[in-house]
Amino acid sequence: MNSVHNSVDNKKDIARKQAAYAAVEEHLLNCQTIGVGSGRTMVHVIDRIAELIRQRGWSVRCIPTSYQAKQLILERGLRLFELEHCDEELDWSVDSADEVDSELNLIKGGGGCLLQEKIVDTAAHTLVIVCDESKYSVQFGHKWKGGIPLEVVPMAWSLVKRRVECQFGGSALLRESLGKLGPVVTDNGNFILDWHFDQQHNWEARRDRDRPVHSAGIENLRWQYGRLSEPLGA
Ligand SMILES: O=C[C@H](O)[C@H](O)[C@H](O)COP(=O)(O)O
Repeated sequence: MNSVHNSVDNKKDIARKQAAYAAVEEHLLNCQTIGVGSGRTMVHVIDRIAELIRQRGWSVRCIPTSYQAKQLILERGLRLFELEHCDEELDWSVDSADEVDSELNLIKGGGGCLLQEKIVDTAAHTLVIVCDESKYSVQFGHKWKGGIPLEVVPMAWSLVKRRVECQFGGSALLRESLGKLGPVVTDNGNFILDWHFDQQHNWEARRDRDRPVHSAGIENLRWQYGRLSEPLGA
């Protein structure tokens, strides 16, 4: 049983790596400022960025979207840059997703990194999302079963939970930590609610009507979904 799981994981990782390498080779140029996303896929992305920069003697400024991204940038000897010191639009940002549906809607934040991703990714001219085939879904929420992650200020989590459940149905569950007792605490000191929505949700109607809805305490602004301009996958 374990060897079956290992071989599936291996195949997924090979697909992730192929997609990551293709994305970097297509978009990376000398003297760019780029956003660097978080997650397993990003390990391959950063590896390829580091290789190309070394081979070509390029200089590229990398703005992290999480503590993990920052560590990877430093470990691979890339040039770390901070968003607060950046006075122009980023050339592009590269990230992964937990699910991409047929209309290119994304679910992100499964790994607990979402607020900084959203800030950095939306500061870029182009957002390139790198996904292996296992992330593609015909209908929103059919592949990723973890719900839509919402980053919330700790004192507001039960308020936000009630509001989300009352207004939109489903259940918003406080994400528990596996490594310590209590909730997951994000890089920003916040909690995460995973909103398990009703599969019959009318997303088209919601998209416009609920866009301006902000609930006090939700830090990632809206549901953690956004539209892609270009899909890239293996
Ligand atoms: O919270 C994490 C980020 O949103 C990731 O981009 C997302 O979870 C996908 O990560 P992975 O490449 O590990 O599947």
